[in-house]
Amino acid sequence: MQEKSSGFQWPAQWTPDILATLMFVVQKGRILLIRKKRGIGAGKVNGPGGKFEPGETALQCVLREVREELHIDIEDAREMGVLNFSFACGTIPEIRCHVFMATSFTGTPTETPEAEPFWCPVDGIPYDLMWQDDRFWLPAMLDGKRFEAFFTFEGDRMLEFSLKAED
Ligand SMILES: Nc1[nH]c(=O)nc2c1ncn2[C@H]1C[C@H](O)[C@@H](COP(=O)(O)OP(=O)(O)OP(=O)(O)O)O1
Repeated sequence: MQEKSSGFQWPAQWTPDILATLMFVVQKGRILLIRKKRGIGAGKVNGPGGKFEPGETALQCVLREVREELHIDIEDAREMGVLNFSFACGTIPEIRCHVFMATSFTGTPTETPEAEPFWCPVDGIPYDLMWQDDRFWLPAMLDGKRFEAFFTFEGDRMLEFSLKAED
């Protein structure tokens, strides 16, 4: 396990307000991303995903969110890591996000009121258009490493990070 941090102590006592998911489909050297059209992080590039509904598991949530946002059905979702986000401003809830990868799906990625999908080369991911934490963990995940991380934000500016990833 590799550990990196900004000197920040992983908080022992922290409970999220909401549970959420993200999905990254990788196929033939390309990754399926979205421009998020509404909700937390509207305007940013991210994977599809969203909040748990009552009684859902992380897997059920991510499959439903991807179906709702892009009209595709993922066939081989696997959970790769967990992201914990604490927002200093108090207007965005504390979020725990389960991150999945997949390589196979049915249907055609389709724009919806929530998301505009696009394919991007895995070596050309537009980190400047994404949440600032993504460049810390997404490359490790794309190398097949499982991870857990904690990030603090003020608005959409990242303040501190602590990342544990497989060697
Ligand atoms: N710092 C961050 N880095 C990141 O990569 N994704 C983040 C993030 N902060 C939030 N997210 C993502 C995780 C999750 O998929 C999403 C949660 O935002 P929302 O609550 O707006 O979701 P949705 O718009 O899908 O809501 P619902 O459809 O109502 O569930 O935002």
